[in-house]
Amino acid sequence: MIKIAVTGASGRMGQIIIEAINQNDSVALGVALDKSDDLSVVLNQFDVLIDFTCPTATLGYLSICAKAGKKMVIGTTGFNDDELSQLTRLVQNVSIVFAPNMSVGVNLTLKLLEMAAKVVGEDSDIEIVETHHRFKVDAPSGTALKMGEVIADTLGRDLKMCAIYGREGIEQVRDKNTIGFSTIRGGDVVGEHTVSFFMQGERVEITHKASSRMTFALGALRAAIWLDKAPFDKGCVYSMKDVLEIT
Ligand SMILES: NC(=O)C1=CN([C@@H]2O[C@H](COP(=O)(O)OP(=O)(O)OC[C@H]3O[C@@H](n4cnc5c(N)ncnc54)[C@H](OP(=O)(O)O)[C@@H]3O)[C@@H](O)[C@H]2O)C=CC1
Ligand SMILES: O=C(O)C1=N[C@H](C(=O)O)C[C@H](O)C1
Repeated sequence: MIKIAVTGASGRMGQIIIEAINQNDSVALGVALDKSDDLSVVLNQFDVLIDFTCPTATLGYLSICAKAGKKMVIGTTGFNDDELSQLTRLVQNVSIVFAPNMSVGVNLTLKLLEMAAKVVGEDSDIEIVETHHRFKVDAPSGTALKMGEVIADTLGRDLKMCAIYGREGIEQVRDKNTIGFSTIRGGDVVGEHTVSFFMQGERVEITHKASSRMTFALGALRAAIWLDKAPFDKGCVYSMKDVLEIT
């Protein structure tokens, strides 16, 4: 039986991950932690930690897990460049699964985007629109950024150089090599992403809509079970592509 620790236990994702653990016979809840709890005193109570919190909290937990050699599944989004470098530095003694979206559907969508970008990317104006609930604090979503990164990588572009985050006022005519991002926040939307490839006379739209957070929770649990069995490669940052064996 794999024992799982859950941080951010009272958060939207934390609560549903605990529900998913309680419904799965091959895992058990080792410990559930909130902001005020000290991870370093419960290290003997779990095998893999699942973390959906915020970047500063994630880095704190990773620092403790790295010293103890405890594997982590990280779903937190909203890391800035400096925080991402810190994450990479910390992962020296552990393996982690790190993915902005743990749903099977989104990770399939990433593969479809790679295919679409290969076929029509150079001839398209590419726009990514994401919609989430009113409580989401980071923008664009980690998933939208990952989608942009997959498309940019496929087209040999650097997302940092070609991303446009919103438009206002009088601007230049759209540059074909850019990838546009638009963010909508409202109500209780779990998470929706549409990537449009606008061409002359037609457009291709690829959409993913999550209707329940359970899809992310089940993905996180699948990642934890996979990671527990994965060979202990120090410093390995796995993605859901590895977990789902998407090639
Ligand atoms: N990869 C994926 O598939 C998905 C990723 N996410 C990401 O997961 C993260 C959490 O989302 P969600 O559950 O909706 O957010 P919530 O705000 O509902 O939950 C966040 C949790 O983290 C805790 N927390 C906040 N700050 C700290 C801190 N400094 N130390 C310890 N704990 C802290 C909060 O505690 P408190 O309430 O006490 O502040 C809360 O329990 C976000 O980054 C989101 O984008 C979300 C869904 C899917
Ligand atoms: O905060 C959320 O809710 C979600 N966050 C992730 C992201 O930033 O992409 C994944 C999902 O869309 C829900």
